[in-house]
Amino acid sequence: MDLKDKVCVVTGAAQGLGRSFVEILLKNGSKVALIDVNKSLGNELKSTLDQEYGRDRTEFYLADVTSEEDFKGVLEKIVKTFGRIDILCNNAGIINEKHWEKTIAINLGGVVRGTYLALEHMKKENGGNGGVIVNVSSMAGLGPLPMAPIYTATKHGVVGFSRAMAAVSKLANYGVRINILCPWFVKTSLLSSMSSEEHIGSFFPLKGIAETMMQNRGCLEADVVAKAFLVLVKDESKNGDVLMIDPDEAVFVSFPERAKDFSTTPVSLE
Ligand SMILES: NC(=O)C1=CN([C@@H]2O[C@H](COP(=O)(O)OP(=O)(O)OC[C@H]3O[C@@H](n4cnc5c(N)ncnc54)[C@H](O)[C@@H]3O)[C@@H](O)[C@H]2O)C=CC1
Ligand SMILES: CC/C=C\C[C@H](O)C(=O)/C=C/C=C/C=C\C=C\[C@@H](O)C/C=C\CCC(=O)O
Repeated sequence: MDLKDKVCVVTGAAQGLGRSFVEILLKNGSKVALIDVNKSLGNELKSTLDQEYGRDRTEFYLADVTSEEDFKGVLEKIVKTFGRIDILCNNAGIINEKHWEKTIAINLGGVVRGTYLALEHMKKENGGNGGVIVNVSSMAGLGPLPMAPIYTATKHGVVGFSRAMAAVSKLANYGVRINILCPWFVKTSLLSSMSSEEHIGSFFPLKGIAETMMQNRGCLEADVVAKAFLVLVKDESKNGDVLMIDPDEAVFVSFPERAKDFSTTPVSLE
């Protein structure tokens, strides 16, 4: 996919991985709609990007991905302003094991909402131009992080939902690819929140597991993860694909075709 003049939408765009995704899309010639619930950081980033890329390459939209009214309204404004949506990155996410309903609402609910709402504008049966949706999961979407069971559940949900929706899109000829990004620990403010009991709650005593993992293997920089993100955007052969990136490599994850293809251990029910 050539990114020149493509219209992209990134949630959680104001900082961290979302900001890196915005920047790599701009560097590749796209226009980007920034969605975030943090008004000050969003406006600050918009001002910075205006100076580097010009005022017409980005717009910032204040919205909460847990709000159907917010998210629907903002996508309608984006289509009105930019004329279309070619690329969506559902990136917004938090870690909070105490307020776990909020974590589910943002990390999984926000991805579901963004995927469904954007498909209404993107799918060819609605007169859309097709395109690609990249949903940001985590390596915690592929294996359990004991200090964050709810976060783990939401990220597993993003993988399962996105792979299923990729199959729907293929079967229904939406013309929209849906892929999943699973990064290792990345140096952002979200990662810093792992060090606070406020965010991890009763699992706080287990945070040492994550710290040991990072001591042993390091942390990723957001701009490196953005290169992996770009692979999922540009490679038109990828739909329903899961790209995992850790400090050593970026690899596509293989899954069994069917649940029964998992390696299994027979159990007698007699
Ligand atoms: N930092 C890490 O170690 C890793 C992060 N991830 C995932 O990457 C994504 C981005 O994470 P980071 O950049 O690290 O986080 P971050 O905390 O640096 O940035 C997240 C952004 O999302 C925004 N946001 C939060 N809730 C929102 C809502 N309800 N509506 C709209 N915007 C909202 C925040 O205001 C913030 O600007 C998340 O989905 C996270 O789970 C995945 C693997 C590793
Ligand atoms: C507490 C969560 C901290 C940060 C969240 C961050 O956003 C994130 O998503 C980081 C994910 C990193 C995951 C890295 C590896 C995950 C591997 C899984 O397969 C679980 C493997 C081992 C579990 C820990 C252990 O028992 O060794």
